[in-house]
Amino acid sequence: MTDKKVLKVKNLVKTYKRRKTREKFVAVDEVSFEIKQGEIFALLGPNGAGKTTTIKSICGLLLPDSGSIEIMGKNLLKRRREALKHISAVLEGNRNLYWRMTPVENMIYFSGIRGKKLTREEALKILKKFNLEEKANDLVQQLSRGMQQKSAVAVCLATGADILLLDEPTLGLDVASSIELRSILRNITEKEGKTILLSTHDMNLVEAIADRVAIMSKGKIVVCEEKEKLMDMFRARRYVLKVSNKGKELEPHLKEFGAVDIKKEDGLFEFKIDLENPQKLFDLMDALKTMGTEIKSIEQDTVNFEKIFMKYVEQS
Ligand SMILES: Nc1ncnc2c1ncn2[C@@H]1O[C@H](COP(=O)(O)OP(=O)(O)OP(=O)(O)O)[C@@H](O)[C@H]1O
Repeated sequence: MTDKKVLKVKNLVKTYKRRKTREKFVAVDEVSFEIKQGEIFALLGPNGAGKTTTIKSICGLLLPDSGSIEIMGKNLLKRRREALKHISAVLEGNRNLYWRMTPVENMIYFSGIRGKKLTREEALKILKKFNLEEKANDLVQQLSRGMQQKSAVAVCLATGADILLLDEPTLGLDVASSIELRSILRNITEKEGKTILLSTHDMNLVEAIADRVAIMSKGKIVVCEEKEKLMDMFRARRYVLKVSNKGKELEPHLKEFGAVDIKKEDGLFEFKIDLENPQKLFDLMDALKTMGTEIKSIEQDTVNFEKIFMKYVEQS
């Protein structure tokens, strides 16, 4: 990864009109972010958060109401052709392919309309990275879904674009295909310096390959941070405690301290608690001691990205 910013989105706003009432509503609300060369940037959010609208604006399919988009230093609104040359998108999995053509023909065709003359040998070399060389001469419609999705990403690469916009690239893939695609995506950023803007609901994919994450909710970005930092932050503050209750009614007290997932078994209480500041942990321990409760163990909770995502979306 380098420090060079290849994509800058600033104060992007897009409104739509509701179909029945014709009333306006803001789908993307002052969204700003920048992506570095070689980075995998994940744009996340619940259904209707505004991710696709943002991505479609970046690939020139939608005209924003206001804000600016700069691709490799070129303003999309002022230098559209030059800016879009650097971007290739796979929207909704595999729709950027002609189904009655082979993967190689698709690669040659889509490169050609961008003014790049791709040879068959070059196309085959790219397909090899995707373990698809044996399918080079099959029609796309005869390929499995996973193969079609890999072909769609191969087409993006073939066009020579620097930035790939991938909307749900693992949708409908089995575990093995999904893991294979993950390592391909990691490789093309690390070895070829490509940059990826990823929109997905697949939290395993985010956890496995994203460098940075932005979570959108109701048109706004609610957090934009390095993935590892987010994971560390949550890892550090969530604890699992086991205490013995000696017959006392503990649950209401635990809830007062924000305990969740309270389980009771054989006179032992197990619960999780989110302790944003350490003082809260000491206060809880004092309270438990006063109640004559014995603390059996305190462990940091394991963290996965799904929990982090839910926390930010619920907060917003
Ligand atoms: N062409 C359109 N006309 C009117 N409203 C639209 C249009 N496209 C999207 N919207 C609305 O804009 C909001 C944002 O939609 P968008 O497709 O960007 O969300 P998303 O985050 O990609 O959701 P999902 O995860 O479901 O794909 C939603 O409320 C959606 O109904």
